[in-house]
Amino acid sequence: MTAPLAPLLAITQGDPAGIGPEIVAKAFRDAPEQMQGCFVVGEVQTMRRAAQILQGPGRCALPVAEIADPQEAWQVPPRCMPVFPLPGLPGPLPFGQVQAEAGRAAAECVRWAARQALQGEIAGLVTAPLNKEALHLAGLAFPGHTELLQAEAAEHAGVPLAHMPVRMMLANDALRTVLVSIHVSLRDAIAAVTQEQVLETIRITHEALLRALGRPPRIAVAGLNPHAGEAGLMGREELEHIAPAVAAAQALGIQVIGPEPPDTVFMRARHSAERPGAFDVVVAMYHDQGLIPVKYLGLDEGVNVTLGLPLVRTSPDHGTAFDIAGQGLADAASLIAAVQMARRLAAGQGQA
Ligand SMILES: NC(=O)C1=CN([C@@H]2O[C@H](COP(=O)(O)OP(=O)(O)OC[C@H]3O[C@@H](n4cnc5c(N)ncnc54)[C@H](O)[C@@H]3O)[C@@H](O)[C@H]2O)C=CC1
Ligand SMILES: NCC(=O)COP(=O)(O)O
Repeated sequence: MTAPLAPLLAITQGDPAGIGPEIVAKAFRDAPEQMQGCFVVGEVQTMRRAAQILQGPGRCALPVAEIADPQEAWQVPPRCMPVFPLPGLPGPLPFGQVQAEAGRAAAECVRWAARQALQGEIAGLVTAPLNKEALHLAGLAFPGHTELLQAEAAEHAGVPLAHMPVRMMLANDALRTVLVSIHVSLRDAIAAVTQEQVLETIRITHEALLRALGRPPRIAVAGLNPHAGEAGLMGREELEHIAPAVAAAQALGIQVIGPEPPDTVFMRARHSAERPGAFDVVVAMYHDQGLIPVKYLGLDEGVNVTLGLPLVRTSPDHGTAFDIAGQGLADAASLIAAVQMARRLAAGQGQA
């Protein structure tokens, strides 16, 4: 066997009822260079169905190669999809339906890939989207990949969950945001805005981007309330929790300011060719505060990165899109961007 060009990345198939398998197949068909050294972990017939969906007038079939060992991915030619089959996964399931079996299949692929990455067998994983309701129906106690991966990493390290703090970052070329809390209700998210949680988020953000950018990142912290509370007139979380967390981070030498008014901080951070962003990243107080600005710029290039894990994990910024699953319409650009970012992170070349 010839020497590998770059470390192997596992691509998990995602929920088989959603667009995951077809965007993975599309990426292998349309971005063969970027997909070199990647293999799919999933179920072969599900991935064959995804490849067939892409076939059409003027479109060649995408061959699928079943591999018995991930290393065989290096021998698979471009525009051919290597699939490492996990035993016990269900075959093709109906599209567009929330199903426990689909949730179980998606989760098993993620678990397997996480364990491979934690054992150093692969360089990282790129996860195709799973449906959180299906995951729940399958009896998994995790709302999403992030929490499942946190649990796997904590178990591998032999530490309690609290000692494996992780955060979600969403990034595109214009904007990066990192969230204080992730998959919780808005009520619980507000309760999670404590000095400790905000400081932990700033710390994780600083460490991850210091590694990725090769310099200390410029961090802005958003407020929670309108106008960052306007000196306590519209809420006191800024005075009681966020500002003390920012001061504590500054005392640690971290380049951070805030709390900044949330309605303008993302605009100020947004980077373009004409106007460089004022910050490298914005720490957002909850899921939608941070994700809407990035997704609003377009689902095609956003990447979800889990920070704080002892492994590389990226994902497209969108979900299972049951409304278009099985039609070959889904755009694979975000998945391809996630593969490129995972590759850079795994190689230690920065630019998250
Ligand atoms: N990383 C992951 O596993 C993620 C999973 N989800 C889950 O996915 C499920 C569905 O979530 P939704 O909120 O409906 O968001 P969604 O991202 O699946 O869909 C939102 C809209 O964007 C469109 N869309 C999404 N991806 C697209 C693509 N690649 N090409 C073209 N159009 C695309 C859909 O057709 C839909 O109109 C939920 O269970 C959610 O929790 C959501 C985000 C990320
Ligand atoms: N909105 C992003 C999202 O829900 C992805 O969650 P995860 O599966 O990456 O934890």
